[in-house]
Amino acid sequence: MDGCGLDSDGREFKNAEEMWREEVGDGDPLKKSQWYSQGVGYWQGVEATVDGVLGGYGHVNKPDIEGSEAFLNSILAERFPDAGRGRRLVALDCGSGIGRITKNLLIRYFNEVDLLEPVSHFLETARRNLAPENLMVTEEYKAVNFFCVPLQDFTPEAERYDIIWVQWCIGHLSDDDFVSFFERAKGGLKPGGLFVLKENIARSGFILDKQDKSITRSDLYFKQLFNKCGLHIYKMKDQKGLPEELFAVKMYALSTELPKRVNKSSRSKRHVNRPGIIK
Ligand SMILES: C[S@@+](CC[C@H](N)C(=O)[O-])C[C@H]1O[C@@H](n2cnc3c(N)ncnc32)[C@H](O)[C@@H]1O
Repeated sequence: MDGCGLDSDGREFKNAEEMWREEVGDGDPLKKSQWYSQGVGYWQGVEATVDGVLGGYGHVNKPDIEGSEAFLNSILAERFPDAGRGRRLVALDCGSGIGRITKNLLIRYFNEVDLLEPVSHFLETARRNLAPENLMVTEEYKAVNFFCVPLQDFTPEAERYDIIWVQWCIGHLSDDDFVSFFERAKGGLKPGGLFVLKENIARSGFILDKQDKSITRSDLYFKQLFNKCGLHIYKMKDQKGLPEELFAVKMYALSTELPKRVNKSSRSKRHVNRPGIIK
């Protein structure tokens, strides 16, 4: 995996394999379960508010949702032009926290949204926030299932989802659980369905946060993992408008199908590499 990394105390690792050996062990189930229980344990101590799930950066909610909405709209227009006209859309919000993304975005576009979140007080808050009487949408749109499980233990119902949204939570998964989660979750996508992964991006390699047991991966690291999962980038975009001191954030729409190649053969070969006339 992409290069060397650091932990939050400034310690250097030669590579990700060295870090994972120390953090989750080499096939040692006890060590791995400690990694996950420390991660969930960290969030169990956080208040169930927008500010809480955004690490004290509640004001990031607005630009985050606006960036996601533009990205989602471009995907829906291209992939599901029949949405609302016969096709009912279903989404899964992974590591949903208190349901911030569902409430502010997904519930306005998807007829059904399921939420997955391992921290029970977050999920209970989500359930309240998304109760029909607290939603500003018609009965056609609703939050349906609330799964209190972590991603590494979850297998979705076959072909239920048009979009599986994974935001600001995949850093809690080790590389092997990342790959096995996406391999299982592919079966939960309808034909033509997509994953949207929105994440913090390290400049290179990775950064391990020892407090909440998560890692921030580089763009190259993510691409190497997508490759291992057999996933292809359908579309990607940088999130704009976040405070300078935060990590860069990227949105990836991922497909199980190879992207269609643009057929360039129709372009006249005669004009390739010739200076153009400025009219
Ligand atoms: C930074 S919060 C983001 C919450 C939500 N995605 C949002 O953007 O508002 C990280 C979330 O990941 C959840 N999480 C931690 N470990 C997880 C795991 N193993 N599987 C799924 N979610 C996890 C936390 O409980 C928390 O709700």
